Amino acid sequence: MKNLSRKRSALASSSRKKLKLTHDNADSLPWKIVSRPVESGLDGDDGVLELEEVEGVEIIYEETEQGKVARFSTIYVDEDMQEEKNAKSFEEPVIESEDDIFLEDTFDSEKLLPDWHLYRLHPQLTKCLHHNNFSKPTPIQSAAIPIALNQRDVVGVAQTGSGKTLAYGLPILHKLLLAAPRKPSSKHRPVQALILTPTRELALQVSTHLNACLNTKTEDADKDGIIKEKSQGKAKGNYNSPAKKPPPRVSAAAIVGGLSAQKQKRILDRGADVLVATPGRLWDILEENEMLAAELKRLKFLVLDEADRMIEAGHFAELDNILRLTLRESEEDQIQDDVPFISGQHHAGLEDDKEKVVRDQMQTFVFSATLSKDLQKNVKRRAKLQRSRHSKKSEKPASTLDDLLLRLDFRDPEPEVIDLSPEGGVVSTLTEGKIQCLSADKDVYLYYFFLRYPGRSLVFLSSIDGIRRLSPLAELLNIKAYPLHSQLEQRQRLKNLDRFKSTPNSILLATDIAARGLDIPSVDHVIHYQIPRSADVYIHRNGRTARAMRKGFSMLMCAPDERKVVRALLGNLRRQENEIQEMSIDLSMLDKLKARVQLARQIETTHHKSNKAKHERNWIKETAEAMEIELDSDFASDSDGENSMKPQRKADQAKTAVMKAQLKQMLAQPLIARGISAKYITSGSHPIIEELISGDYNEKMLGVGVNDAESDISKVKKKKKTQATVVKTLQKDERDEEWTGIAG
Ligand SMILES: Nc1ncnc2c1ncn2[C@@H]1O[C@H](COP(=O)(O)OP(=O)(O)OP(=O)(O)O)[C@@H](O)[C@H]1O
Repeated sequence: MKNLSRKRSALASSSRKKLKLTHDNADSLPWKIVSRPVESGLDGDDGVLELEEVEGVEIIYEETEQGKVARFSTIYVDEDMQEEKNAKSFEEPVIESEDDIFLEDTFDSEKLLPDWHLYRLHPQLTKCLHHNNFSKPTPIQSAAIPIALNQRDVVGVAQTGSGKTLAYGLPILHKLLLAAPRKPSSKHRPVQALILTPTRELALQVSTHLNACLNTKTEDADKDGIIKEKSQGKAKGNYNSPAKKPPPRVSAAAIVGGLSAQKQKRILDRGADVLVATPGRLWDILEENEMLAAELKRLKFLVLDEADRMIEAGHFAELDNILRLTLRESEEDQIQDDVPFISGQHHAGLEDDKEKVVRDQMQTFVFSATLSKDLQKNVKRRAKLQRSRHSKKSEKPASTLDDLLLRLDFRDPEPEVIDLSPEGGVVSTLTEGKIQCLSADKDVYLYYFFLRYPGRSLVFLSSIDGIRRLSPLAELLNIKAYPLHSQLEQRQRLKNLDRFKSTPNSILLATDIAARGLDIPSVDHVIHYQIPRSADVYIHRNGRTARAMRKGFSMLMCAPDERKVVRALLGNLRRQENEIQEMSIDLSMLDKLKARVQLARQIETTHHKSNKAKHERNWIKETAEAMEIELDSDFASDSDGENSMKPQRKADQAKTAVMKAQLKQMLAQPLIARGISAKYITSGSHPIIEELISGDYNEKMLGVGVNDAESDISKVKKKKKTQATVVKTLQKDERDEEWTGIAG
């Protein structure tokens, strides 16, 4: 019954998001044929002809008199209806009222935000900053914003979670807002700023972040007493009629893979002042959309967010093609002469475009937490390199990223390079720890960590297979774990991300698609279940916690054969392996957990084996039918293989049921630390009566205390810190404190 009510509440919140629910049986669900995933081992001569999947389905277990019954709820997101509404509201003519002007004019940024005032940002932006309690610019914002406002190009490197999005976003929005008409029209908007990001999630996040800065009127009105009074009257009548929402002065939208075709079309028809996109999808569109290609030739701002990742993501060709649209003519000729065009690519429909537009005004911003020092120097030497390409044709750029930067047509003869990356890549509010254990024991240690240090944990694995193995295991152990990887449908990816964001005690099991840029509030721990493949990935993964001066913890799980890689990885960051402290583990507790994990694994293996046998049998039948082959009479007469497989399946099911009951019993047993007496809570070597009375205890593990992982490690770390490092840290902390105010 517990399960049912949990699902119900989830569905209730879904319905607020305009979801429709219908109950179905398994056969009537909207199954879709999908290609066979390579890493599942189903891509070769495995005999599987077709795989089907279904999405948007919640399974609800209902307790009935006959026992537990699974029911399926299909969720239809009524996106179209919603989109239609929004589109209409966008087209509604709006006459600016005095209230709008009042709202802008009354915001006293000098008084309310003295640290931002000197930039003289558009009031709409300062109101947003005020609303978000961003009382001071972060160091990268202080360094980049004045330069960007001054028409300069910027290459910015700063630690993860340090506010790079607004470092480039605010100058862009400021300039667009200043240039925007006071009475915005609902006509098509040409793209003026293009922001390219490596992943879909990051693109959506950046566009949401920028839109939040552009739509602050009502929120701000709520916060500021005087404004509230003035704007309330106007807002009242409009609350239930979103159709009257005026078009924004400046709009931002994201175009990423996985968007519904209608939504994409609507965004493109409507246009956006700021377009945030992943290179792959954008180039697909550009090949057919000449109008958009022409707009990109007149861009005012170009941003490469996480530039170094973009070239790794396998979209270099698309990225390069997009960048070509932003070149001035002379540059375009030069690069076409010098560098052979990426084979197989062509400018469909773009070559014919003879429009000669002088594009001297475009500003370029390149941001990341990890751009090598060499590369930064190369940006400075860029003009020289560019010239030398003519004289020494054989000279190749040092790296693909160098090559990428060479392909950028900075209008600024000397782009400003701002490097605020911390030494060794470690953010000052991050504590690192490690667990050295056998690969086979990582599941138990992970389980231990999760129970010992409850919170929101982002677990990174290097393979999708690993995620598929861990997900059911976590479910059996009553842990809320959500997968995130490239083979999930986009809608499922976002849904899982949302669930993780809204569930305080949960795990996101992710591949490195979640390593960059994602700004998930309150990730307490980042766990490297498998070693990252490079130092940069280590930095970016860690950067999902300890953001915006909050505390965070990262834990490296290191098997003996991974130590070499860890040493090399830290060596790249000019760090030693022993700088990362080992976590102390309560081994008696670990033994108890081992039994649970082993049982959960057995359940999963039996279940998997039984399912596999069924699938194999179905496959043989379907293949035979498709090839019009007659099967062995025993096999053929045994419809569905029920007869021959039934005893085995029944045996497996019985075995699974027994094991599940055992596991349930195990999970119901309290885990008690050594030296604690559960019977006599006031005695024993460590009486826990006081903890119980105060309510300050770990309910999953009695007697271990409630301290967090950071404080456990910090105790050891502090003792070992040398005088020199203390001085260094102090200086850095002082710098960081300059912009905080939200630490905690
Ligand atoms: N001036 C500010 N004061 C306080 N918080 C801020 C400020 N500017 C941005 N933030 C917040 O800091 C968080 C991190 O910002 P952002 O995502 O831009 O970081 P980032 O540097 O791009 O990180 P990453 O390198 O991981 O992509 C966000 O939640 C953002 O809202």
